[in-house]
Formats: sequence, C-alpha cells, structure tokens
Amino acid sequence: MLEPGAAHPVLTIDEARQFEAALFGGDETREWPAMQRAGRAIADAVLRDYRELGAFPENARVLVLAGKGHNGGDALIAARHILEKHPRAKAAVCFVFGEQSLRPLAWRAHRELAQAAPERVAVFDAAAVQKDGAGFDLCLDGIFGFQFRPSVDERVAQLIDSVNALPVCLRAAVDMPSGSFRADFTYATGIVKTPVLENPNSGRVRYLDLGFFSGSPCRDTATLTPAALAPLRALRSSHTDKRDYGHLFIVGGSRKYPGAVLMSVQAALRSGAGLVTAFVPESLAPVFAAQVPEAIWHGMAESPGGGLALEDLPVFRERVSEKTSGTANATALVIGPGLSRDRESFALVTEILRINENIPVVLDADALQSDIIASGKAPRILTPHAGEYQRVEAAIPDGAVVVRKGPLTLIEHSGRKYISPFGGPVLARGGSGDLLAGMIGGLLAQAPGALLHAACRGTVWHGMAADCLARAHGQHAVRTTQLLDFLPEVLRGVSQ
Ligand SMILES: NC(=O)C1=CN([C@@H]2O[C@H](COP(=O)(O)OP(=O)(O)OC[C@H]3O[C@@H](n4cnc5c(N)ncnc54)[C@H](O)[C@@H]3O)[C@@H](O)[C@H]2O)[C@H](O)CC1
Repeated sequence: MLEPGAAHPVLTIDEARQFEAALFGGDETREWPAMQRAGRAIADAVLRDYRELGAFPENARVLVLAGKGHNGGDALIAARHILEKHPRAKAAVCFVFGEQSLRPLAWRAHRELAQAAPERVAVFDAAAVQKDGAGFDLCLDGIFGFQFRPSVDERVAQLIDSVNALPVCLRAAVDMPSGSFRADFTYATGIVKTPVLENPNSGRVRYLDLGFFSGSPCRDTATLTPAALAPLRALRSSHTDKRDYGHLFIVGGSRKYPGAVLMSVQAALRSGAGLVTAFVPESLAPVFAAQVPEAIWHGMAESPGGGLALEDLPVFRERVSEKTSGTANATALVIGPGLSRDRESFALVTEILRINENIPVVLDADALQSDIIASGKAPRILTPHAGEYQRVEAAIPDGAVVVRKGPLTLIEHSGRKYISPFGGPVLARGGSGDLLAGMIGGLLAQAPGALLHAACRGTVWHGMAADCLARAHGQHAVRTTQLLDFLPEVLRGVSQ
C-alpha cells in the first residue's frame, strides 16, 4: 500500500454519484464553492497544458460548449478565469440546449462570465459554431456531466461532429468527453471515474484534485498524485554517505542497442542512487565511461552476436555478492535495457536471476521473456509495454509489481491498480522506457524493500518530467534524454 495522499480512488459512475450526494447533499450553497474550485483548476490546467503548443495567444478565441448542468457551469467558470488572465481573449459560448435550459448554478456561472468581460463574450448558436471558418484556439466541452448521460440526440451529435472537424488547437473535455467529442485532454474534476479511463476519446486524462479525498483509504483502483514524490523532497540526513543511498547494478547493452543501457544509467544516476555499476559488452565500456564517468563501468565478455556472453557469469556473481563496509554490494538490479535478443545474453540473465536469491530486480525490454521473468525467486518489477505484456502475461509470477507502460501507464500489484495521469506523446520516442527503468531501479536501490513505491514514484516522476519537457520545448524537436534535466524541477515544485 502507498501512503495516504499518494493515490486517490477511481470510482465507478454509481460510486461517484453516491460520493457526491454524501458530500453536497444536493445543497447548492455547498456545490457552488466546489464548482468555483473546479472551474479555476480547469483554467489553470488548460493554460499549463497549452504551453505544449507555445504561448496562449493574446487574441485567443475560446469556444465553450455548455450543457444544462454543473459540467457546463464548470466550463463557463473556467472560461471566465481564462478571460481574466488574458484580457484580449474572447469567448464564444454555445448553449447546446438553449440558454433557458441552464440550471441555477450554470446560469450563475454564465452571468458571472458575461459580467466579467461583457464585450468579449458572445453567444453562438449551433449554426454559427458549425459555420465558423476561423476555428478556435481552445474548445471547452461542458455539454454532459457524469450525472446525466443520455443517448446523444441527432442535433447534438451533429454539433459535436462539426466541432471535431473545426480547426481547434486544444480540445478540453470537462470531466468526461460528451458523446463523440474528441478531447486532447480530459480534466477529471475531483474524482476520476472509470469510464474516462476506458473512453478512446478522452485523450490525456488529468486529475484535478479538489480536496475530496484527503485521508481517504485507497480502493482497488486509484490514481497517483504528485504526493507520491513527497519522500523524495525531504532533506537528507547529514551523517550519510553514498552507501546509504543504495547500489544499483544495471545489466544490458549490445552492439545492436548500445544507447539504451547508457540512457538507463544516466537516469539511474539522476534518481538519487548512491552508486551505479553497469555491466555492458566490453567494447562499449570505455566509450561509455568517458561519457558518463559517475557510473562504474564493467566490461563483460561479448557473445559472437554482440551481446553479453555467458562466460563472465562468475565475474558478475563475485561482484554482486562482494561486501564493502559490511554492506552487500548490490541493493537492486536492472536487467534488460538494450540487451537485444541474443541467445547467450538470455542464458546469462536467466542464470543471474537463478543465483540471485534476494536482491530485488527490475526486468525491462528484451529481458521480458516468459522463461526469464519466471526464473529465480527474488522480488521483481516488470516494465512491459503493451506488446511485451501480451508476450509475458501468462508467466508473470505472483507478487510481481507490473508497470504496464502506455499512453496511460498502469501499475498492478496484488490485485490493486494505480494509474499515472502524467506524461504524454513527447515520450513516444526511442529510449523513454530505458529512462524509466533506470529511474525505477535507482529508487529501488535506495529502498530495496519498497517495490511498489519505486514503481509508482518512478512512473510519476518520469511522467511529470516529460510534461515539463513538453511545456518547455514542445513535443517535437526534443531528445529523450532532455527529460532528465526536468527531474529536479519536478521535485522542487518549480514548474507545476
Ligand atoms: N538507442 C537505443 O539503443 C534504442 C533501443 N531500443 C530498444 O528498445 C528498448 C526499450 O525501448 P524504449 O524506446 O525505451 O520504449 P518502451 O516502449 O519500452 O517505453 C516507452 C515509454 O514511453 C511512454 N510513452 C510512449 N508513448 C506515450 C504516449 N503517447 N503517452 C504517454 N507515454 C508514452 C511509455 O509509457 C513508456 O514509459 C531498449 O531497451 C532497446 O532494447 C529502442 O528501440 C529505442 C532506441
């Protein structure tokens, strides 16, 4: 289990409905402040995410699709905050069911928006939206809330389809996408509901914590929060040295994929681990040592295929159990980055796992083979992407922590699921997974008994750093390893 606050429950629609009924009891005087918080949080998050595209345009055009209820109200409040922050931005508000249909709090949100910027807010009917040739910089979808999900009538479906076809730079859904609305981001206000995670139109899911769950126990499915990183923000004790922060051994690399293991080592060094030793093919070690001198590089005999040969197993065995100052040398292992599918390398890592009785291990990339992951008894974290997961699913040992990587990374352990609502397509480039394996390994080396914590913290940290990278430099013209330069600011909370 993670500490309270590091993960908040994901609820089904019925659970969310009951939860909100208990929280507000249908009392508008309690609902209105929560809507205000939601609207502000949406505005802040949208403007932050917009930075992946560049600066929010001074003369931005914002389209608000408002339904009858609180979801529409949240979108209208968000639009007000955006217009207040950007004094030349304009809002086109489309009341999808007509202005007269607004429920009291949505009506109040509309009135406040109109009063805050009377000459910058225009009401558009569906025909005006559909005819709009200029497009919009931002669209906020607040048509349907989760309380009310009717089958979408033809007229509304047509409007949504035409908005999908309009040029819009960023499409944001409030709480859940309405009908077939195709969101770039869905902002889950206060509660992440299960259908959002399953809806292919949700885009990137952002959890906006409105304080509903402080202190609540976790459910079987939960969303991770930045609080998962809290222990990494504390000052270190003064009477410590490198041995107090673990020693990670990384085994990988091949002539086919030399760079992958280098990236894992670089990431592990930035994770706070005291020592990192890498076991790589001997032709690579001197070059890597010149590039990354902080790590200890150990050149291993090479197989004819350019991978790690079996013959150096005794050398590895000696190093792994070597004692320095009374502490076992390795406190965690990462096996796999850049390993390639070399038969001798497979035999070597299978043997390493067989002789390793208790050092926790992260198995990544080509080490994710059914017979390898089932070898030995040491505790393990597996980090498969979707294809690798399919390949090894049936062989996953009980008790393993599984980091199922993808656009929405899911961490599974003992029947519980933790989703990470961080990271995005800036990670869709070679080496992102190698960095993640190095980070998780480095965290594990520092706390070898805490596998779930290392997996969750590493995933959140990696995803948040990716978000910072994309906000600073966009999604396109970057290199994977630039992510590492954003790890400090995630911990120091500078750019969130
Ligand atoms: N330079 C090299 O030597 C390379 C070696 N490679 C070999 O492949 C593995 C690992 O590959 P990697 O490229 O690191 O990718 P993974 O698929 O394991 O992990 C991807 C990582 O990124 C996240 N992600 C991807 N897309 C998205 C998205 N749209 N939204 C959010 N997050 C996303 C995903 O969740 C993962 O965390 C390496 O060891 C070598 O054996 C590679 O070919 C690359 C170059």
